[in-house]
Amino acid sequence: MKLLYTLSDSQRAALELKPGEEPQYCVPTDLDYDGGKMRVREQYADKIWLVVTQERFLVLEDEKVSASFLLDDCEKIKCEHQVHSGIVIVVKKDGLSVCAARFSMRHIVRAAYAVRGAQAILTARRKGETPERIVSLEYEKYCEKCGRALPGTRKCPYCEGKADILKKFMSLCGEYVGKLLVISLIMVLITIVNLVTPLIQRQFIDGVLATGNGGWKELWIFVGVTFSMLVARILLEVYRFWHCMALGTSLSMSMRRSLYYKIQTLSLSFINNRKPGELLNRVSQDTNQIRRFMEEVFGEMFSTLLTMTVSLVVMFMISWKMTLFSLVFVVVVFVVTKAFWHHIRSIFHRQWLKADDLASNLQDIISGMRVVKSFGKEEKEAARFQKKTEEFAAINKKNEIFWAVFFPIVTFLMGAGSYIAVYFGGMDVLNDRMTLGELVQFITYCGYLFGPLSWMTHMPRMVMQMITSLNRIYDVLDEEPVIADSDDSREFPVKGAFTFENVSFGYHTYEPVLENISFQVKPGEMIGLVGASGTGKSTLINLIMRLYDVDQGRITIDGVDIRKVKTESLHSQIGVVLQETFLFSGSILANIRFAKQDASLAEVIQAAKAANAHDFICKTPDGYNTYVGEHGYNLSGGERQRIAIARAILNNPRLLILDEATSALDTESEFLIQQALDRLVKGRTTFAIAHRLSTLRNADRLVVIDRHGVAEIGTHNELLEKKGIYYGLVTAQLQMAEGK
Ligand SMILES: Nc1ncnc2c1ncn2[C@@H]1O[C@H](COP(=O)(O)OP(=O)(O)OP(=O)(O)O)[C@@H](O)[C@H]1O
Repeated sequence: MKLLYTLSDSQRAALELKPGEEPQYCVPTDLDYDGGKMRVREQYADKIWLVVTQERFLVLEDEKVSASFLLDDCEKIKCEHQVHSGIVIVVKKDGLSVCAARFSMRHIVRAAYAVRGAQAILTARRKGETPERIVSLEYEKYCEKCGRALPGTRKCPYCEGKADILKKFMSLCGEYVGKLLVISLIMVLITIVNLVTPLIQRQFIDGVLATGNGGWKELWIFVGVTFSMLVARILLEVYRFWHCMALGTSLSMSMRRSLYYKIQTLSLSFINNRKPGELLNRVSQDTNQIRRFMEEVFGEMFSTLLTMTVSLVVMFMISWKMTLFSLVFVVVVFVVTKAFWHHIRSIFHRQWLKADDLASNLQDIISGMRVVKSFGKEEKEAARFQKKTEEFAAINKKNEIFWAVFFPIVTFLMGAGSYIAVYFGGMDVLNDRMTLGELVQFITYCGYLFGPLSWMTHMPRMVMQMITSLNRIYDVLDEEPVIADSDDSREFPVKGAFTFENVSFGYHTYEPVLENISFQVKPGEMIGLVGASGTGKSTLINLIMRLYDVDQGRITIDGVDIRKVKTESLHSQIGVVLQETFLFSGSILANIRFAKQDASLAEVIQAAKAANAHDFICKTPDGYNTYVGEHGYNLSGGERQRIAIARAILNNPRLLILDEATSALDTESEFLIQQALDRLVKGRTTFAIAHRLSTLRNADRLVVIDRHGVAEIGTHNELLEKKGIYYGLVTAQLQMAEGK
């Protein structure tokens, strides 16, 4: 995302920059603060700019500075999220807070980055250091060229889309050069057979029928040759279809594989920002669309184009006048099709969006069937689905009606010209300016030209469907994972010493969840994370697992920045047990082995015993081969949780993360799990979250998170003595327990 826009000379003049002072961040916004009321600037003209220089934070309206703050006079500059808008607040050293700018949600992310830049300069000036350069990897929301909202892609499909996408597709096809050459050869043969037939007809009519120079023998030869050519053409077409089908299947399979692999490597933030059905559709439906295109259109398209081109040339050679007559309406058809091109494109895009929505809804409901049933909402959900199906059907119907009207009109216009040509051709034959054989040959070539032309009117539709699918596929394939290994990333066996240095993070730039978190963890230490709901405990764990990267500061592991540790190496050394246990449909054995595919049965049993799961597994009908059902629903919550613990420790990880691992369990399950966990945390650096504070009694230290930061840190007894937040939480839980 661009954070330094260029101002015009007059705007720069208005800033009254001192020598050496330059805008470091300069971003557009769209609302101004006018006597307490927001006023939308004319047509969101982006006439207000937030400018951050090495010394000042300025708001530039039109060509006037409406607010200017010396960074050295400011305590803090922050961006806040309000209902449907955002604001910049400048907290001055004298304690006064000023609302410096307002903007709509369209600009909030960019403004938040600029403000972060201002804050970085402010802090660095205070410490006499060089300020950290703030960059944004986030997507632009709007196309700079056309102003359209970008559909979650880096490139605008309208401004940069088609040629680029087709080029990529061609390079993918390049892998199948052999198949393409065979298809091209067959296409040329089909074209030759097609084009030679009318020539033979002409020879027969003019040389045999019209002159009477021949008899049964010539007739038999003519029928024999033309019939053989028909058979040859059919065989060639079957062969071509077979090759096109093989090419389509290989291409779609390769795309499906790449998509699936890419989705696995993409960051959680990308996956979370998309509906699951949307990604599912891209892997299944869009790749299928490519297969269908290659099978049904690709081969046909090129041999047809070749036949049409050669037919046109021969028609011109027979009679250029008749050819021009026959082409009169084709021009009209091209103009009409071109005029509708954008409409065709947009209606298909809408159809796809609705299909995504439908698939997502279906997936949501089927995976959440237990909730739907337990709330008795089957009918309501069925009605909701019905509504979405109807919406999809309505768009589908609209598209089909469009084609049902468009196609016959185009076909009619295409054919109309050939009747004029036949009329004038007939006149030429009657006046001996043309032979009958030539007219028949011309009419046959006319058929070759106009017959496929009406099929070709379907082409925009088919090509558009393919381009839309390709766009959606490459949208995922071109995505760069935000969390990726750099060239200097390395793998090493971790000991488990963690340092959090001024760590700040927010899922949105304008909404910090954690701010300036600093603490250290020794190898093998068990840290209990405590705090009210929504304070950011799970977020801290997400950062430790590097599912997200910190916005500011750093987390080190054994002194190495976590961003410099190979993600695969890091994840293979972390065992995770989450509150929401996710088991894959399959056997208990496969689920435990998920952490280490090559684990022996003995290792699996050892892990299951350590997780107090072995006994219950042995009582199931098929032991370790028992099928756990969809999401493991054939097992109880406690059983699922114990399998998850066995899975987490199978790899003997150095780090253990327990996010509410014992919540929502009955006393016996909780006891069994707690017993297993107490055994497992020994010697491993452990981060554990639990709302039931008694479960953290074995933690070496507790970190209390409140108001985006670390509020208290210490052992259970130390924190009780302090009588702070932790003390409050413990006494509240005791009172609740006694109240029961
Ligand atoms: N993927 C996400 N996208 C945007 N915001 C999120 C996301 N996940 C969490 N948040 C927000 O971040 C804040 C902290 O959430 P987090 O889950 O870390 O809290 P928590 O302390 O673990 O809460 P709890 O104890 O209830 O599990 C919450 O305000 C939440 O709404």
